[in-house]
Amino acid sequence: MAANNQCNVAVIDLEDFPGQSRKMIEACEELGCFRITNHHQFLPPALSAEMKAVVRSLFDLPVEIKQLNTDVIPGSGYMAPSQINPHYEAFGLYDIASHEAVNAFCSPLDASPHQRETIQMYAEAIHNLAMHIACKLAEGMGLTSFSFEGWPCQFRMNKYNFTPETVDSSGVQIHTDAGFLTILQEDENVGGLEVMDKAGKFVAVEPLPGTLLVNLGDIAKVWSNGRLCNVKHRVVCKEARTRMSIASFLLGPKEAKVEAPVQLVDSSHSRLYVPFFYSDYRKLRISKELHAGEALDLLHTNS
Ligand SMILES: O=C(O)CCC(=O)C(=O)O
Ligand SMILES: [Fe+2]
Repeated sequence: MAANNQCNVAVIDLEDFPGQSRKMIEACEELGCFRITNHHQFLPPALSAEMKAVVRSLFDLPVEIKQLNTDVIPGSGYMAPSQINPHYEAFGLYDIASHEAVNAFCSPLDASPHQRETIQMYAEAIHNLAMHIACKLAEGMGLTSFSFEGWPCQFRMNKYNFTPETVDSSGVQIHTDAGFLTILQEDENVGGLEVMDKAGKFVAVEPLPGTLLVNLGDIAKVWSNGRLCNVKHRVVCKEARTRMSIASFLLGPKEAKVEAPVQLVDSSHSRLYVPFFYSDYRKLRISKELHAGEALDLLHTNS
């Protein structure tokens, strides 16, 4: 089941802009994902490592405590192993830029002051980083003053309980991320992520130390009027080791509708999608069980 081919994901140096702009946009048009390096002024390596240690200890809590991480928006809370993804569990934290939201996540889990502080610092760092990358993407598309103000971020902390029996089986099903972009802190030791290339083939994305992976989601496709690719991906169990990752999603605007800015719409690029609210789109994806971007087909201007 696992993909044989390894994928060459473009590595973008965050300190080399606008130099890297074109390369980043090309990677987004071609594959819908890229790696970043030189991001340490936003997220120091020690903070990533500490956050991972905190997440690991949260997963060790009894299941009845983990279930106290309840939904704030549909699907944002704890996900226990299920029939579809039996080896997978996840915590979620909606709106990481809000101190109240971080506290509301930490309190039921009885997080220690140190754990709270780590989550808070990581949340702040990754939120700033996500906003920075989003602005670089907008600039790369020729939009120098586009603002992502009011676009909330969400965490999903993933754990894959892989065993000898689960090798070659699915860790997480094929999906696209619903939001604009995702910053993924991968498990530095255990691979298993696969992305779909332009030809429709799954290719393995192995972790690369010192980098973070950025995936584009459905909202990036809509916002860019179809230019940027919402990458389909999945996780496959490759070896009998526990795997953990931390995904940080920059979602869509909370109050405004999602739509391509006028600069990206013209006579040869007519508007592809009807403007919609991100929250409605989430509900549509969930209710129709369309997790790999197919729900966008229901929002075409000519559908
Ligand atoms: O664990 C991974 O590598 C990917 C996780 C993922 O795709 C997600 O959380 O949306
Ligand atoms: Fe994902």
